[in-house]
Amino acid sequence: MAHGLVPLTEEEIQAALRDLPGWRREGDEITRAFGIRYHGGVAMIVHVADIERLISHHADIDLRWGKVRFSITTHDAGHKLTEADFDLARRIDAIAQAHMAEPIDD
Ligand SMILES: C[C@H](O)[C@H](O)[C@H]1CNC2=NC(N)=NC(=O)C2=N1
Repeated sequence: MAHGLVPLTEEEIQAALRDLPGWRREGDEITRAFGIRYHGGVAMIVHVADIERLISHHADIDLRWGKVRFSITTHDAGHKLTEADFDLARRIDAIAQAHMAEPIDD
């Protein structure tokens, strides 16, 4: 099993979340929403999708009027959280910043 696909322990998950303010845990997923205008959200999603293709890891993406939500888990690890999920979350944060998406508590 590749390193990124090993389920993290509870302690590892808590430590990773402490380093990723804005992301919250929902069961075996991590999730974060950003405020962004609809068409800007589309552009941001395309950028995220390009990176996802490069790293072979994909978020579930929910685009609404004025906001976009990313939810991440590792399907190949039985829908558990792995380092690959936190790696993608960090990349999404960087892309969100580049698109001037607003951190929102939602
Ligand atoms: C073969 C390919 O790399 C895998 O199916 C990848 C694709 N993207 C993925 N994305 C996510 N989030 N979890 C996975 O297990 C996963 N597996």
